[in-house]
Amino acid sequence: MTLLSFDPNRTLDFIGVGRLCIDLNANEINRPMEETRTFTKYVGGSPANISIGMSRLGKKTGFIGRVADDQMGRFIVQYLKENQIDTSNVITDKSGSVTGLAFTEIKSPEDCSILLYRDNAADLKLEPQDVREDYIKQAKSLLISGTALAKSPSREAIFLVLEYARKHGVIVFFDIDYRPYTWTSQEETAIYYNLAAEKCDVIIGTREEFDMMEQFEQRTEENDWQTAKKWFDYHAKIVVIKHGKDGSIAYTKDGGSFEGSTFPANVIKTFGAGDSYAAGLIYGLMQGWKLPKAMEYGSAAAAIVISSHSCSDAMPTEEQVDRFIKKHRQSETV
Ligand SMILES: Nc1ncnc2c1ncn2[C@@H]1O[C@H](COP(=O)(O)OP(=O)(O)OP(=O)(O)O)[C@@H](O)[C@H]1O
Ligand SMILES: O=C(O)C[C@@H](O)[C@H](O)C(=O)CO
Repeated sequence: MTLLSFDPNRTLDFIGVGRLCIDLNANEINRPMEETRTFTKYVGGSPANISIGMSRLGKKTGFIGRVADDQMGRFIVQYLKENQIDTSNVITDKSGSVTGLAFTEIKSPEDCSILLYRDNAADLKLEPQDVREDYIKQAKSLLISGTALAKSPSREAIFLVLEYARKHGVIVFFDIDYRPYTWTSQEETAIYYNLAAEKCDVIIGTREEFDMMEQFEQRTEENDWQTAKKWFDYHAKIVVIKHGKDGSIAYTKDGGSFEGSTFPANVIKTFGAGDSYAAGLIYGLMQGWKLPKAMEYGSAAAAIVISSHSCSDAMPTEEQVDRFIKKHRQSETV
């Protein structure tokens, strides 16, 4: 049974929607940010990272979003272009908004945190009028991330994206991407996440993110299968629950379940794992691979990115992922 049918006649493989921001990753690592003096600037924002990952993996990629009318906004657009991402639907916001900043603290490889400066962020100024039906219907798939639901008008724009995607048979990937700092209440968050998830084909999140979505449900136990099967009553075909270094598990509407393992990594920082995993997984599914192989690709991409200082810059090519997996297999046979 083919779970996901990607229309081969579409001109775009993938469209990312939402947050385009800047990562400022501490250069002096393995210490608190209070002791950090310098940072390296990268393009960031979970949907941006995933889109860059998809493009690096050879997929024809577009983006729908807003950037600030400043040097950071121009830096982001230029970087997307350099990575062969169509920016015809990336709008420069003229309302005086600013670029969201993500300062990353790397206290240790396992103890990392992100300080987000997101007041008046341009990405949340995305409006329904920015969402073009004729653009969306060109795509085989698209990705929304939950943070774009945090505020109006971005919230309404996302629901219009979902309406057009459903109308034109565009496969929708929903990366939950829960960032508490962007929301006013957990209740509001759960309501909007659930409303969006009902319209999506593939839902990807961590155990904690799904727990947030399920806060109104009287669950006797934390159960990945219980989490997944709820969404098969809606539009979902695949639900993926990520468990950090313990790997991931995927459930399918036709009753399948698949555990994803991890690759050994020389971890510099843990963040970026989710975005690179999503890029590798989505790429694999678009290649027509079975879930275990697609999950393996995602895990390999994640291991590569968490072994690097950046997220977007480190998103691997097909050749890099293939070489990484081959090298790991050879080391296993020695
Ligand atoms: N320490 C690790 N070593 C190897 N692989 C890892 C490690 N941490 C995460 N991964 C891989 O990345 C995938 C996603 O990681 P995780 O569950 O942390 O998602 P996330 O919380 O969304 O990530 P992020 O920290 O980027 O927000 C995991 O399922 C696993 O395959
Ligand atoms: O998504 C964000 O706002 C933060 C990202 O830019 C950062 O690269 C990260 O946390 C990736 O997981």
